[in-house]
Amino acid sequence: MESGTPGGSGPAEPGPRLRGLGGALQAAWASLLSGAQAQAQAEGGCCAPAVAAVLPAGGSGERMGVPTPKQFCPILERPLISYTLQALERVRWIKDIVVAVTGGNMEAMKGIIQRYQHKRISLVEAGVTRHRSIFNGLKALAESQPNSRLSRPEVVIIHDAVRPFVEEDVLLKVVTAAKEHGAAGAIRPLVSTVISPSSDGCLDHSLDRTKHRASEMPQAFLFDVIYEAYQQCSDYDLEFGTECLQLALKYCHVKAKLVEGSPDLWKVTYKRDLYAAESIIKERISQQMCVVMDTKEDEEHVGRCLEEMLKNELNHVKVMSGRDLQQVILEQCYNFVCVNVMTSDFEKTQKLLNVLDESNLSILYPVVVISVHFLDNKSIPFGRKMEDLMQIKELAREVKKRNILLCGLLIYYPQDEQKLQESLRQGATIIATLIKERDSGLIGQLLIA
Ligand SMILES: Nc1ccn([C@@H]2O[C@H](COP(=O)(O)OP(=O)(O)OP(=O)(O)O)[C@@H](O)[C@H]2O)c(=O)n1
Ligand SMILES: O=C(CO)[C@H](O)[C@H](O)COP(=O)(O)O
Repeated sequence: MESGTPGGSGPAEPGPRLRGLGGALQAAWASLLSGAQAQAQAEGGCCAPAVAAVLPAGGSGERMGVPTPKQFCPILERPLISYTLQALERVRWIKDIVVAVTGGNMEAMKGIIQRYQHKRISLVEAGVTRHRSIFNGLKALAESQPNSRLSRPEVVIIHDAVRPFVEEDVLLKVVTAAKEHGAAGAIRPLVSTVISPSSDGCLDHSLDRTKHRASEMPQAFLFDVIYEAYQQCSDYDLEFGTECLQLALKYCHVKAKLVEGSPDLWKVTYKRDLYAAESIIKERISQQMCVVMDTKEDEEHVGRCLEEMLKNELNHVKVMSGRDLQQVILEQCYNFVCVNVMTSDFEKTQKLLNVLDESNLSILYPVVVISVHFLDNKSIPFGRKMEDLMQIKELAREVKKRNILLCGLLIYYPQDEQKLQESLRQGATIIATLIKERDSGLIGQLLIA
C-alpha cells in the first residue's frame, strides 16, 4: 500500500505496530472511501477522506503531583507529549495534528516540535478545561484562517496528549467506524468494579462489571457532528464533562460505535504511570541489536560464539550482522555491539559512532553502543590494554551529548574453550542488561566479564 494511505505510514517504529494492514482492515479502509473517492483512487487520484487530529495538552496534571504538567515530563529525557506526537505523525493519512497548550507552555511546545522534528503540527491555545481545549482545537480546524495551513477535515480524531502508545490499527478502526456511525471510541474492560456510594459514605449499589466498559482514547467523529455538539453544548458540559462521545449523543443524537482497544491505551495520570511508560518504551527499543564485527577468521569464531550467547540472553531479539550498517539504521535498531577481538583501540567503535552521528538515529531514542574488547594477556599486557581502554570515558562523554550511551566491556579470553564459553556467557548477560536497562549511570564505564 502506498505511503499517504492507511497502512503506508513511515519507517519502522519500535514496538508492536502495523506493518501493512491485514485484509480486514484494508477492507475497512476501502469501505471508508465514498464511491467517488474510491473511483478517484482507482484512477490513481485522491484517496482517503481528510482526517485531522486534535490533542488536548493544556492540563496541569494535578494527580501526578509534580510541578511539571505530565505531558512535559521526561521519559528517557524526552517529553511524554513527543512520544504521542510521534505515534500520530507516523500515520501519514492524518493530515493535520492540532495541539492545545496553555499560553505559558506555548514556547516550550514550539521547542519540542523543533528539537524532535515533529511535522504537521499546529498549536492552539488551551482552555481551562479539557472540553474547552478540545473545542479550541476544533475551532481552528473549522475556521481556517487565510494564513493557516489547516482545513476542515471530514473526520477528526480526538486523542489525549498523555496516551503515548496509540497504534495505527486502532486509529484506523475508530476513523472507519466514525465514518459509518458518526462517532466511535476505544473501550477497555473494567479492571475494578464501579460502585455508587450513598451520601453517608456507605455502599448504595454496585454496577454489573460485565455490562460496563472503560472509555479510553482515541475517539473519532465526523467533523460536522462533533463540532455541532461542542457549539450546542452547555457551559456545564464544557466545565464538568469528561466524555466527548456523550456530547455527540446528547446534542447530535449520534450513538458512537465502541471499538475494543489494547491495554496500552491507558492514560498517564499518576507518577507510577510514568515509570510504566518508561518500561514499555525501553522494552520496545530493546527488541533488536546489531552486532558489528570483522569477518577475519580469528575474530569470527569468538564473535559468532558471542552472537549465539546473545541470542540466548535476549529472547526474540534479532541479531544482525553489522556489514550493512545503513540498512540496520534504516530499520531503526537502537542497540549496537561493536566486537574488537584483536585491538584495544576504538577505531572500529569510532567508525560506528560516526555512522550513527550522521544518521540522526539518536534524536528520538538513546542509542546504546557497547564496545567489546578481549583480554588474552598475550598480545598486549593487561596494564597497557587497560590504559588504552580507559579512553572510553572521554569518548562516552562526547557522544552522550548526541544521546548515544557508550559503555565498554572487557571479556576475558582464555585458551581453554570451556572457560572462554563461560566468559562469553557472562559478557552476553552484561550486554543484555545494559541494553534493557539503558542506565545512564553506566555510561563510560568499562565492565569486565
Ligand atoms: N484544561 C485542560 C485540562 C486537560 N487537558 C488535557 O486533557 C488530557 C486528559 O486530561 P487529564 O488526564 O485529566 O489531564 P490533567 O487535567 O492535566 O490531569 P489532572 O486531572 O490530574 O490535573 C491531557 O492531555 C490534558 O493535558 C487540556 O487540554 N486542557
Ligand atoms: O478517557 C476519557 C474518555 O473520554 C478521557 O480521556 C477522560 O474522560 C478525561 O477525563 P479527565 O480529564 O477527567 O481525566
